Amino acid sequence: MLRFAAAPTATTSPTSAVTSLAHAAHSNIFYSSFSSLDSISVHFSPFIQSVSAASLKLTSYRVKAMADTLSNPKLDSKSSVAGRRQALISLSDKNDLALLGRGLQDLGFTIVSTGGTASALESSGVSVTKVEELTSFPEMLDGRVKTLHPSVHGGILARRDLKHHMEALENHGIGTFDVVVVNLYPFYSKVSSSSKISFEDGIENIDIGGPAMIRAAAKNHKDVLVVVDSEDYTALLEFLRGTQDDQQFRMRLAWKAFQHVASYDSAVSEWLWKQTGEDKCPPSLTVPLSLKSSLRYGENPHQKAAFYVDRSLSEVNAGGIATAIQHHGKEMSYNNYLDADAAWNCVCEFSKPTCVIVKHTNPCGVASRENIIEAYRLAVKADPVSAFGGIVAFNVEVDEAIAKDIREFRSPTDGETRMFYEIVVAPKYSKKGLEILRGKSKTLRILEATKNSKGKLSLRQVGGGWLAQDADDLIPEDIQFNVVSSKAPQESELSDAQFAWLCVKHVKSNAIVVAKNNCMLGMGSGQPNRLESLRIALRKAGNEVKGAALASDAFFPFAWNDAVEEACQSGVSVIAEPGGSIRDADAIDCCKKYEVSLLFTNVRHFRH
Ligand SMILES: NC(=O)c1ncn([C@@H]2O[C@H](COP(=O)(O)O)[C@@H](O)[C@H]2O)c1NC=O
Repeated sequence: MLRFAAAPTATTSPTSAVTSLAHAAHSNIFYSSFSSLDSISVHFSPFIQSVSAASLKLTSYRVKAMADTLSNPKLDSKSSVAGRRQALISLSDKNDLALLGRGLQDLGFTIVSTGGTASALESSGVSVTKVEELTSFPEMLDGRVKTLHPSVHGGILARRDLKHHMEALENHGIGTFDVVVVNLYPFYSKVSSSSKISFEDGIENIDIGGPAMIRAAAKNHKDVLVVVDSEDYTALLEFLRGTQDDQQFRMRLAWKAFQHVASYDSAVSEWLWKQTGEDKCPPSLTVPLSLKSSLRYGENPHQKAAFYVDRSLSEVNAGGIATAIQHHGKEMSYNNYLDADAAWNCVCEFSKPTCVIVKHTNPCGVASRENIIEAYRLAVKADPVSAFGGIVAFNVEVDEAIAKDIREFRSPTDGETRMFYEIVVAPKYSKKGLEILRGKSKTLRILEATKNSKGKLSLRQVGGGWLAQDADDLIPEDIQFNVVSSKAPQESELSDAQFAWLCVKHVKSNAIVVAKNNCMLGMGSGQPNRLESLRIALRKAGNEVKGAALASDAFFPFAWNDAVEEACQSGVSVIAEPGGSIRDADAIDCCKKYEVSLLFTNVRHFRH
């Protein structure tokens, strides 16, 4: 049954319509253009009155387009098969479009484009055929359907090496595409922009036709070059100017195309999951990552490594070390990233001007002072041996004065050796401060980072899977320090305990921190038993332990003749721990005996 017939309109007479259709049917284009349109049936008079005005307009358009198609030498169905190459360009981001269009035109390509892209090409003096002319359909449904048509997808997907594929194209008057250049609706920037976008606008910014073309071209990369990134235009043109084919080049473009669509879809699904209002971890997760840099090696020289930036919507403007600017120094290594991240995460949690020094992801020196030079010196003093070769982080601007101190300060261990660091990280540098630090050493990496945002999902790899959890965002202000001992802490002791608490959260378990007057005095980290961590922390604090606060990331399983009693005997005046042990009563009794304040936080800060 004939599913579609032209209706007479003001612009198309029945006779010319019939002539056009007969012509179209003869050339086989008729079938390829109209065969799928069961829903729009238009009949000749006397039923003409029942046809809606919209259908008539559309019909008229199609018949006209058909006639244009037939008289358009650029769309000769055999042209591309016979050697005339066609490129399909459909771009939301029209950056460098003129360069691409002119380049392809100079190479003799026939260019087919969607509406906005075609107009932009025409205004750059590039001659172009609109996709509508090819499909004999107007772009419709507000652009939801433009290129979703066999005349487009047949021309992309046909295998040139299969006779029946090429015959099918020929039978239906479809020309092949050799090049497909598409970039997608800017969904990512729209939904992540600071101005709130409505749900409906978000939906309309999901590109459908673009990914379909990209996927089709990437699948058929053996014969179709697919480009999704304006950075690749020059390479594409150079390739086309050359005489050698290169399947590797084609395959790389195809890989990039699939990766591009996968990242795009992951942003769409991430956004949709958020719209559902669910606050559980999603049942499945795709994380788009893009290479920031290839690293010289991983944790050790025999391990290959790279650093990727997380392009999830939740990471847009989320700050952190991945987006830090490196002003100076040797390239960042795998371990540098880990350590810089640990130092930056820690220092960002303090509200007062603070310096944190990290070694192997553990803060070994932390101090807060109005005078940042003082804070820096105290942070070094906490453990000068560990601080040597460490990462120094500040939560305030590095100006000339502090930069000079970082350059000149000598190790408190011998008073002679100038301190050496791998990295300095800060939110800001004064011009002079940066200049001075640059002069400290060629290798010193100087990073400028923005503060991490809270409320993020943290992911970590284990064999065969990933663990996901909320980031540990709690700070002392968010929690209660409940006094469970007979002696209540003085205000300064409570403040010391809160400072120690914030530090201990960033130390690897089992973690113990001794602190006083906004300064870390000692820490024990990563020991498989808490008592050992405690002993290390107390030893580092030395005589200064008297009257200090001690924080433990998790409860003490034993008190008498164990960690709590040793802590009390050392002279600390207050202990902060989560509580929750079956021997909590022992810890309380022990603190009573030694007249030490004991605070239960009911919050644990394991860091494995
Ligand atoms: N619906 C379709 O058939 C369709 N085909 C191509 N697009 C997109 O339209 C954009 C280009 O549109 P224009 O050339 O009109 O500015 C491209 O980002 C392309 O990915 C489409 N739009 C959305 O799905």
